[in-house]
Amino acid sequence: MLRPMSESKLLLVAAVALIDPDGRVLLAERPAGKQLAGMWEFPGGKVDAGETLEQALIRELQEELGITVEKSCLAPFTFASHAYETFHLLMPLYVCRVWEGTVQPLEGQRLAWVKVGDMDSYPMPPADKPLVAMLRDLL
Ligand SMILES: Nc1nc2c([nH]c(=O)n2[C@@H]2O[C@H](COP(=O)(O)OP(=O)(O)OP(=O)(O)O)[C@@H](O)[C@H]2O)c(=O)[nH]1
Repeated sequence: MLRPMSESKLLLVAAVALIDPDGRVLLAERPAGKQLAGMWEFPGGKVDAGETLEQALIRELQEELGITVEKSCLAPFTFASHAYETFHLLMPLYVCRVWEGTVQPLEGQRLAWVKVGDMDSYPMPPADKPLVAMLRDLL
């Protein structure tokens, strides 16, 4: 059912498709206990007040994966706009092929480097479905 926007808040989340030299994309599993637990998603997170999208993403990538990313290496790619039950998600997706450091699961999350053609084997949040289709065209 369509709800007026005033009844559900708009949540801004910045996310990134990290792409390795073999063209695989990094997915991270949402830990047990969180909303959408067990789903595989693009690294990223909520944009805090006063942050730009890129600042939020650079912070999240450091916190979650221990890698350092320069703003110039974050290329805007597409976005998701999806109505969840209690909020409306607006999620810009960047692509990034260059970073410093080694990707590590610093928050205990499972990580997987996935060929875009194999992403169907990884359950992803409903908001991500159109993004996967667009990545398929890119890679
Ligand atoms: N990072 C990320 N979040 C996604 C994706 N797809 C998607 O629907 N989301 C949603 O966007 C929100 C991401 O926020 P988050 O990861 O910072 O939030 P969280 O639930 O871990 O909460 P917390 O950080 O307050 O503990 C969640 O509601 C998550 O379900 C995705 O591909 N990547």
